[in-house]
Amino acid sequence: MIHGKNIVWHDTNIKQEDREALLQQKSVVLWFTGLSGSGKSTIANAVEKRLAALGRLTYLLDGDNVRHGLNKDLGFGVSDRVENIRRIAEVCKLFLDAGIITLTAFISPLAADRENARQLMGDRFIEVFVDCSLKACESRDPKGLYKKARAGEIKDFTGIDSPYEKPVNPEIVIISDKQSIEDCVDDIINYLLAQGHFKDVTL
Ligand SMILES: Nc1ncnc2c1ncn2[C@@H]1O[C@H](COP(=O)(O)OS(=O)(=O)O)[C@@H](OP(=O)(O)O)[C@H]1O
Ligand SMILES: Nc1ncnc2c1ncn2[C@@H]1O[C@H](COP(=O)(O)OP(=O)(O)O)[C@@H](O)[C@H]1O
Repeated sequence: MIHGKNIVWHDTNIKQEDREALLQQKSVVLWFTGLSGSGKSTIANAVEKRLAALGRLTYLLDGDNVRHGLNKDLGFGVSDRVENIRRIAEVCKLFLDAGIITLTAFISPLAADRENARQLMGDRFIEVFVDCSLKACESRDPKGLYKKARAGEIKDFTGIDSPYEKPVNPEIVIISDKQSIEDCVDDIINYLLAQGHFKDVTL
């Protein structure tokens, strides 16, 4: 482990509030969490599309995509999942500083890791629990992974032989096996508007 004892923090001339003023938005992280197949990517994509239509600058960090690059050295054992979420949380912190409305779609199964992310980002962290029964996720099985996990072809699969700890006090709960995608998007956009993250220019 390399420690930063000879590393000195550099202040920048342009700060988060300057970037936010340029973009006319308050940066925030919408942290989606839920089982594989619960709808994190689908809903986050739909929210991002709606935000773009409202003229907001956004960026979506998606589990599968980040694991193709930044986190391609990580697997699905507990310590690798912890490191996965730690790195993502640090990336989110940079995106917050950049003034961007950031969406993340990671299973992030462990409550302690989500809590660490929250600590790093303070009141800019919005936990969105995409609640969906294992049964419904498994019947959706958009990538055929549950079938493989049940057949023993994938080990440590979340919900099968690896834990998912439900959020206790998330800011937003989406029940994706009961609500339509559009309903879920409305709930999230309304939350952001109510919190004053940007103004609805279409009103
Ligand atoms: N063992 C195992 N368990 C869970 N998921 C698996 C596994 N192996 C591969 N996949 C695929 O990887 C995606 C989850 O990656 P994440 O980075 O979101 O996982 S985690 O937050 O570190 O738990 C997950 O994406 P989503 O289905 O979008 O959630 C799967 O497509
Ligand atoms: N209300 C809903 N919200 C989100 N996804 C839904 C909903 N109803 C059905 N689905 C379907 O469920 C699947 C969810 O897959 P995905 O978004 O990849 O989940 P995750 O990112 O959590 O693994 C998609 O095929 C999507 O079309």
